[in-house]
Amino acid sequence: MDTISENRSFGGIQGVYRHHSDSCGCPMTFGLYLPPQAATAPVPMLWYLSGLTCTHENAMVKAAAQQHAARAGIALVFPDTSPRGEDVADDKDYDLGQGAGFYVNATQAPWAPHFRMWDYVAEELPRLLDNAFMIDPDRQAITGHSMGGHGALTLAMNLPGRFASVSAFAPIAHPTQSDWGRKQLGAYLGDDESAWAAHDATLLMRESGFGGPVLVDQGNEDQFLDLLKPEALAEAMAARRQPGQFRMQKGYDHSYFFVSTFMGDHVAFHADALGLA
Ligand SMILES: N[C@@H](CCC(=O)N[C@@H](CSC=O)C(=O)NCC(=O)O)C(=O)O
Repeated sequence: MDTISENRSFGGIQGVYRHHSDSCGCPMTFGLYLPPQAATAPVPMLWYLSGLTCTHENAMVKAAAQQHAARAGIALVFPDTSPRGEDVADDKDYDLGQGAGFYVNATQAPWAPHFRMWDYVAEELPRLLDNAFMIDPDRQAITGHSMGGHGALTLAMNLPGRFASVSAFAPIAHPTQSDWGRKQLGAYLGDDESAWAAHDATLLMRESGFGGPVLVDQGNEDQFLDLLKPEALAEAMAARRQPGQFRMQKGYDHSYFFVSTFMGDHVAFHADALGLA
């Protein structure tokens, strides 16, 4: 693993690292914020999964999460959103291919050789972090924005016991019924829609829900509301009586100004679930 950069931030270290990924078959870059508390003992970890067009960097520099993580004593992990490189398949559209991995293991050509973001985030990167950093693998939580909110919710509900809590900012909430979902799940997983269900937060919420608390924030001025379909997830949470909160935030759009506004609430929510508050 190569260190790309390390900068002091709120008493901790914001690092950027690159390593060869066996899952994705290419070099992958991630950001990791270690709070001051990691200097003396392993700390719990909050995953932040990013949205379409993002690299590891967008949230790292725009979500304003480090100050809250430093206060709580929690590490932040910022994975990339897809495999990348000249040998990696891509598409002319921003919402497919590089920058749009959708947190699935692709089974279809030309994506299958590299687009294995599920394995990367669920298996490979946690192992690497556990081996290389002062992280407590038994205390993890997960959040994300838009496509990353979809990733956070689907990972959390598919891996019971892994995450103490899950939250999401404007998640792609019902991808099997949205143009942000049908196109990508079809391309990566094929035409058999039964393979898509495990990657739809609304269907998973209806089917099983999540064993810990859930927090979802959504701006009511979000320019992508029709693609995100927040009402489907909110209805599924209510029908299941899922412990948690779905908050419709007046006047907020889809941008990182929205994410950074509520980041403190989300870190505090996860800190509480992780026993830090
Ligand atoms: N280019 C596209 C939209 C791109 C966009 O808004 N991406 C969001 C995530 S959308 C869902 O996953 C994002 O996080 N962008 C990065 C940022 O730093 O803001 C378009 O113009 O329609």
